[in-house]
Amino acid sequence: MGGGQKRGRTQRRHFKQSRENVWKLNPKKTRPDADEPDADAKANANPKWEPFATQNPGFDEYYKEQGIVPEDEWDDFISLLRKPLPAAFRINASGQFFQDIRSQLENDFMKSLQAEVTDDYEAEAIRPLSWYPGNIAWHLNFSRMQLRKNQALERFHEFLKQENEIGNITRQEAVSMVPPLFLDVLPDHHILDMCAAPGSKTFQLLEIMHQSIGPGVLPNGLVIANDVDVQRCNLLIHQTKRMSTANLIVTNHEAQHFPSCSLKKGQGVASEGQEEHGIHTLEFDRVLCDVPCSGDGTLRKAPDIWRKWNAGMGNGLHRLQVEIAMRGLALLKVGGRMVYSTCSLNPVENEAVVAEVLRRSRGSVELLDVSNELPELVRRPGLNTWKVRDRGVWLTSYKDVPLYRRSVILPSMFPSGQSCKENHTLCNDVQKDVKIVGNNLGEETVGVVVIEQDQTNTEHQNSSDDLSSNTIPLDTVKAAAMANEVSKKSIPPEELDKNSIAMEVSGFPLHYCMRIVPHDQNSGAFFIAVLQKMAPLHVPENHASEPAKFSQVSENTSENPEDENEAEERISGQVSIQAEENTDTNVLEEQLKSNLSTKNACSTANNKEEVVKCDGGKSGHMGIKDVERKGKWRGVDPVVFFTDEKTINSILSFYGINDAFPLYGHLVTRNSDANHVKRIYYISNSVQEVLQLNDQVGQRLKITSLGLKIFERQTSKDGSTCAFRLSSEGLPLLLPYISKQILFASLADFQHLLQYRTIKFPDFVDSKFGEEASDLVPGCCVVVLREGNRSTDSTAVDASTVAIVCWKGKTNISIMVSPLDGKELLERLAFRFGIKSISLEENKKSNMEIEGVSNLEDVEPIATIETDNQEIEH
Ligand SMILES: C[S@@+](CC[C@H](N)C(=O)[O-])C[C@H]1O[C@@H](n2cnc3c(N)ncnc32)[C@H](O)[C@@H]1O
Repeated sequence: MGGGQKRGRTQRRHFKQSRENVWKLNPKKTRPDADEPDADAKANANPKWEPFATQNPGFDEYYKEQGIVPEDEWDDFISLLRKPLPAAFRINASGQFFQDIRSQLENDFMKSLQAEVTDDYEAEAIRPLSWYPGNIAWHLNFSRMQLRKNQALERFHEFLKQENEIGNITRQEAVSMVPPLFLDVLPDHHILDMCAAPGSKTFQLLEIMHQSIGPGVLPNGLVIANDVDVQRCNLLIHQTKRMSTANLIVTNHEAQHFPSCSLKKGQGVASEGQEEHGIHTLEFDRVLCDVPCSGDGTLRKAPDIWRKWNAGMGNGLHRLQVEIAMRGLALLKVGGRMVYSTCSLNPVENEAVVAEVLRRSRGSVELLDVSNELPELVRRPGLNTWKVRDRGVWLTSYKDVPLYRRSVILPSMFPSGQSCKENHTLCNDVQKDVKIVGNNLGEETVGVVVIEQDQTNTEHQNSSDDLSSNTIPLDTVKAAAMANEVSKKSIPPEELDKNSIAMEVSGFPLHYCMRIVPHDQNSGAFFIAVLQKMAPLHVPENHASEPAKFSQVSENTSENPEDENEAEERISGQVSIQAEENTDTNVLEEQLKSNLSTKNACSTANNKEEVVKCDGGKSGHMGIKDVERKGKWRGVDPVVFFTDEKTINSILSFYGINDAFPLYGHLVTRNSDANHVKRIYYISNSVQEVLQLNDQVGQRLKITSLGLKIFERQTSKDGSTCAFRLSSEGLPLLLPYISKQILFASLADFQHLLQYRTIKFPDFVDSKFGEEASDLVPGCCVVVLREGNRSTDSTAVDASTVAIVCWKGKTNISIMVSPLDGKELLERLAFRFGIKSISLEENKKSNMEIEGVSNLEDVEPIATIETDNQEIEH
């Protein structure tokens, strides 16, 4: 069994505004030209709401000019962009019911839904995405709106909602699943997901990582999922909770300033005589750089973008995108892979960013040709030439940028990436030839395609008012399309259109980038570039010292912690972060490489939290000296290793957990007072090592969540000798190692338990089971489904093993599973064993009524659930 088996539900407090609703309402007028300076005022002038007009002349003009698709494909491209996006989802391949769900789709839904197909675009109701390995990802020929409104689709819609909430499937736009696939993830990789919320790709990365690992075994790798926005971090935490993984850390930093954690030689704080072990520098084998973008590739899903769109959106994000990508490359190991992606069509956010990072990396980074990977995925090569549009004016080169706009429109936005100072020729001479010069070693190859022979020199340093003189009214679709072919095959100047203009052409092999356009496979649009770090980065003086001008400020809230005793809840729950005093801004690449000593870091900390001792586990295990550690990040409680021997030993002996499952050094909380710890979380070796390093460098990482909830404090009148019960999330991990408090039930008794939730000992079908149940020590227990001739040896657990956490009271066994999870599990069993699905009895008993037990949060209904997950898709 892998991740994704937790029988729990997900809360959705954010993004309640359904994306699809925006198909219904729209200001009456769309912008005549959305990137005109007063376009906003015009668009908002009519407050009357009516159906969205899915058009924007500025959008059409922009992308026609860029030659984003060949001229003869424009109509197909634009008409599909105006249609709602078909839904898509992915089965969690590390989930317990993966095979069953895939088989249900192939053998049941594929056939039963066929009658409902009304769209003539595609013949099949649902189909596996051919480019996603193993029939794991599925495309529906229905939009989310149809799924909700069409009665005949109700059963399927219910299935999607339920399985999504449990974590057995994830609803995600098809093209958004592409970037993680190009990361080539292995279970032992350390992965950084730089802009991770709401977490669709983080979840996918974890799925891939867990997929090949057996039950009770954790991958050696980990994912650090970071996002600057604390609210979106919370959403990510809830989203990834469905994965039930011990290999995830969630952090809250500006990605462009993601901290370095590095120990200088001899800086480790191991006790005397102890060997230092673990990692000394936080570097990553894989980095996913799915940056904030203008998002026009999601127009089919979010048609409100039609109204908002303007060319300035992409221009405004370019600098931040470059900064984030450069930081990702700095944190990447030599030999490692980074995927840069956006859900935008815009070359200024895409090719221009890739070209700039290649330029800055000066040969240390290579853009990979991945045309052999995912061959079934239809994609277009990246562009080699493009233009910049600023305030209604087309600019083909930085020389065209008026002085007063040069703080906004940057040289790197243009194909040459050069300022006038850097390239005198480009700024002063009209090129009369096609020139493609350069080499393959990261030195940029700059080309200028002459497309207008008699265009005169223009120096615009003093002509900022005369914007119109820079406007180039040309047959540019043709020009751009031709220029985009230049670096692949040389075009003789005489073949170029006489009416064309001088266009810069990037010499980087940007055609290795990939652009997915909607009309190729009835999808959204996406841009992906795969980069490999070949050598350590040389950070040029001027870049290293360049102040970070564009920093998105974290939207930290100023909530007070609700209840100090509940503090540890935030380890994997809602995070409330107060305005920071210790921001990590302005930490430049070079500075980031230097280390803060633990002492220094702590002395700068905002020391409101209690001082806790952190020896990283049982003395001698972790190699950390007693380090007095104070919470550095205001509003975020420090992660504390749970080392209370008395409690750990009582857990070990109560459940008969065998030595092969290490607890010491793997249990963490967010409460330094062991007597008040309510929840204990399990962390993998890889997470433990990062945590240890983070302690040693003075908690540079602002960790908002980590680990897998494994034990929860309980209060019971039954005289249970163990203060902690098992959590449903942690059960799959622990199950192979438990030898006590475990029962094996027949299918009938297991079903009855799920159906009635509480059964008295004499009422079990199998009387022997009833007797064994009554013989258990009062308190938490596990009931495993005994399938066929399966042995009742507790170590014989495999991926198909079904088990639930229960409570043994004085007279009965009660399940500690939420009603939703119970219902879903009953349906899974019905499908697996080919038996009739049982409808759940109304269970009026509240969780608190379970005999003699309190604090059973797992089974408490959560009031604010939004069952449809579509709003968090990316
Ligand atoms: C395109 S979305 C990421 C989608 C995500 N990768 C997924 O698949 O679910 C971009 C994210 O970047 C975050 N973001 C914006 N600026 C950021 C910054 N400077 N550092 C880190 N994250 C940032 C936003 O909060 C947003 O969640």
